[in-house]
Amino acid sequence: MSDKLPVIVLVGRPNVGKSTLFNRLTGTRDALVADLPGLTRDRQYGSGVHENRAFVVVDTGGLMPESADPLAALAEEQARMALEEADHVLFLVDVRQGRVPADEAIAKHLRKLGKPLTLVVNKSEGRPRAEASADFFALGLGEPLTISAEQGQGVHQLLTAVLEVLPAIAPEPENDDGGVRVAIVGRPNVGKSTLVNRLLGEDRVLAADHPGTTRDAIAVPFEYDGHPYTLIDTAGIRRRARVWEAVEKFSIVKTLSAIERAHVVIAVVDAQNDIGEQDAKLLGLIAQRGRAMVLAVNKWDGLKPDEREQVRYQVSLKMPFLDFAPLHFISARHGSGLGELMQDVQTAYESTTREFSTPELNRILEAAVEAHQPPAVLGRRIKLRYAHQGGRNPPRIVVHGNQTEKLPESYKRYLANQFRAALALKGVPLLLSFKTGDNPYKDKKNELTGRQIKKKRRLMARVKR
Ligand SMILES: Nc1nc2c(ncn2[C@@H]2O[C@H](COP(=O)(O)OP(=O)(O)OP(=O)(O)O)[C@@H](O)[C@H]2O)c(=O)[nH]1
Ligand SMILES: Nc1nc2c(ncn2[C@@H]2O[C@H](COP(=O)(O)OP(=O)(O)OP(=O)(O)O)[C@@H](O)[C@H]2O)c(=O)[nH]1
Repeated sequence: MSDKLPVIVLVGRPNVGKSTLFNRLTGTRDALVADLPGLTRDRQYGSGVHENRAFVVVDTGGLMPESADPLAALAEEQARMALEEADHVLFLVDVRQGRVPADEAIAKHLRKLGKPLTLVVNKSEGRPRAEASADFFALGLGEPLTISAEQGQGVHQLLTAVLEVLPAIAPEPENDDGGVRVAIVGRPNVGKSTLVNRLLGEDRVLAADHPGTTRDAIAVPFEYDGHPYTLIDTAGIRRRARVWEAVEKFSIVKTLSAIERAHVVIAVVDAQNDIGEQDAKLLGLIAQRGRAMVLAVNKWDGLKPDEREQVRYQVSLKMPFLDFAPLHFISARHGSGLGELMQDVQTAYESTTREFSTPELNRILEAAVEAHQPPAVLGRRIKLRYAHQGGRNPPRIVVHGNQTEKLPESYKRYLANQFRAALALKGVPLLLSFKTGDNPYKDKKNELTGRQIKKKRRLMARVKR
């Protein structure tokens, strides 16, 4: 068991299908999300789930180190770190192009790296397995697996094979008494350590700073305003307490692992520095995972009124998910705003772990449909019949009906908003999924009744005449 999510890293020449596979591996969750307008997807990092096991996928994009673009430097740095952190490397090649010299060069690099690796022959649709893989045995990386990233063939088997041999992240106990599991995430230097110190008190951070990375050491229990919490993944923070040790590098994999284990994520941004794309991407990763979140705009002290106005404007412009994530302006240094922040962490926790009663959900659905009918498709009205809860953390509601696959996004959003408001959810994305009814008999009966009614009306009309 591990505290870190297993990391699967995609490498390969340009155009072999890395981003297509990336989307397939990370996309499953998006299909459910109706409530995340403004989701900025990171093209490089994503989380995925396969048979209840969460993992991180990294698309290294340009693995070859000769990138000339200085803006790509941070991405390069992250890609190299990802390769270091990789638990498994998927080396993609393109069956249509066959084995080319650049593949040989990457193979050589990967052999030196010595990480567990699977050679994946992509674009193999319509080809017998033996034929597709024949050319690539010569890379000396063992037996290739053949897939079609575009059509999905072989992807399930690939994931099963890879995850089987990887350590699983330890599942969090459902009912431990450690209270709300909180992760504090944000770019370097936004003030995470300062905030943690404020919440825990200096002594506690040092107390947690024992060598050896047992799980308990990196989940630190604390109390705030009489509520119990557990702080997840203080690894970076512990290191910091030992001044002689190098400051830990910002790691997206660690951040994703902390998000995975948390009930509520406090996303910290820095009011005294540009709030921008990196921050928005981080929020995207939290939301994509369906985690409850509270936004903290830190370093609010020492700003003049017009500067505050400017920051408020920037935040409203650049931060996605403000329609569900509560926003707080705080000073970790002075401790201001923390009480309200933690109150919303509690509320978000309650929202994300709550159980809804089925009659309650059905009442809300009925009222929503009555106030605003779903549209008709080709003359047939989309019907939404009943709802039930499909899961917690994040809350998921399943709505049954017919032709639900034809529901427009705008209507899904409308429904999500109705549920959100009626259930008073705060700080958490709501996942809605739709199922088209599997009771065709019932549908037919309804249609028949409809026809019968019309027939009756015609008869009545005749009688009147
Ligand atoms: N026929 C076929 N085409 C595919 C498959 N997977 C990807 N492609 C196509 O191959 C092209 C390149 O795919 P990408 O996923 O962008 O490749 P990439 O490796 O991410 O490329 P870079 O971003 O340049 O590194 C696209 O036109 C895809 O539609 C597949 O399984 N079969
Ligand atoms: N003015 C002001 N400065 C702050 C505040 N919080 C943190 N800082 C300063 O910002 C700098 C970075 O704070 P840290 O807490 O180390 O930031 P971090 O996010 O943990 O940084 P990394 O460990 O690099 O990820 C330090 O110099 C802090 O003193 C605040 O509320 N107001």
